[in-house]
Amino acid sequence: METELINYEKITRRIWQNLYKKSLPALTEKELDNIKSINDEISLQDVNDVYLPLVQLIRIYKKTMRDLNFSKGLFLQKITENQPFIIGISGSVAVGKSTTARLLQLLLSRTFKTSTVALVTTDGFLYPKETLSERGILDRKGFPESYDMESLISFLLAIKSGKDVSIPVYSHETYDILPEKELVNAPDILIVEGINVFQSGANKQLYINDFFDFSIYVDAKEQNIERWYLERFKTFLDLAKQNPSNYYHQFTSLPADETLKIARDTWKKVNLVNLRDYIEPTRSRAEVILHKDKTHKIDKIYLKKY
Ligand SMILES: Nc1ncnc2c1ncn2[C@@H]1O[C@H](COP(=O)(O)OP(=O)(O)O)[C@@H](O)[C@H]1O
Ligand SMILES: CC(C)(COP(=O)(O)O)[C@@H](O)C(=O)NCCC(=O)O
Repeated sequence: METELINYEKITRRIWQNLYKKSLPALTEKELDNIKSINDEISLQDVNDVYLPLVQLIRIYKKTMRDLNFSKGLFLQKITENQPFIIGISGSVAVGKSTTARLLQLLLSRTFKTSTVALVTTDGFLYPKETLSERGILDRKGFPESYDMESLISFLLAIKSGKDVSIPVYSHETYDILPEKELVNAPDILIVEGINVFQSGANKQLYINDFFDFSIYVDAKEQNIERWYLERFKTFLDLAKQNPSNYYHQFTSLPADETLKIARDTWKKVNLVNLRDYIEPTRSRAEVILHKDKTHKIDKIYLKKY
């Protein structure tokens, strides 16, 4: 990894945590409880040492973006509307993107008290199961061809121009797009999380990246991500036991070694191939790479130099 990241400043956790001048007040008990409710295993030390400096960095990017837009407006001699600040978060399936995104949403809402912070996952832009099936690509879920990238790009265009937009929602429970949509109310800050957020639309004219004012790639060793994927699969099975309409219910009557084999096969044939061929190659489009050790603790941070 090191040689490929020549345009990044590598920062150890110890150095990173000291870059932050503690200008945000410490988190309250209630806020700590909120963070725990996102994921009860999340390390509060990570929040203090890694995420609070990260929020500070995002504050710098946000101010720079606003100043640049203002100066562009002066140059063009026209009033420019305040554009929403968009953050993209990418990484493998099961690396912890949604956990990172929810934590960041909470910390940003606390930092920018008068701003609205919305979170969207690109799973909603997967084609419905029926379409994937008709196209014979059900086993390619998560690969570039399984997403309606043009809709995702139209959504980002609408958000950048300050509109309210309704978007489709994906459910891990039904393993499909839900019938009801979700309204995204013209936010001040939008976090977009998904394995494909550094990829392009089919016509390659626009990269999703073009909409981002800040971007993060969550990184870890393949064998650790596989373990997190298998553990999450087990959690999905536990949740599906009492619910026959849950996609994972079909596996709950099988012996444990068989379900483990199914999960391992899916990881190896689908998600690992996707990671190697389509997700990891986009890593160097991120401003910041957060690298996790085997316990989810962030041990290294890479910040783009140029
Ligand atoms: N910081 C963390 N601490 C502990 N467990 C975590 C952390 N981040 C993610 N996990 C666990 O790892 C698994 C994958 O995380 P998730 O956020 O669902 O990944 P993704 O959105 O990338 O698919 C989940 O079981 C989640 O509970
Ligand atoms: C819906 C997904 C493509 C998105 O992944 P996420 O990062 O949200 O976990 C993925 O969870 C998925 O369903 N992959 C296909 C193979 C599988 O069942 O894991």
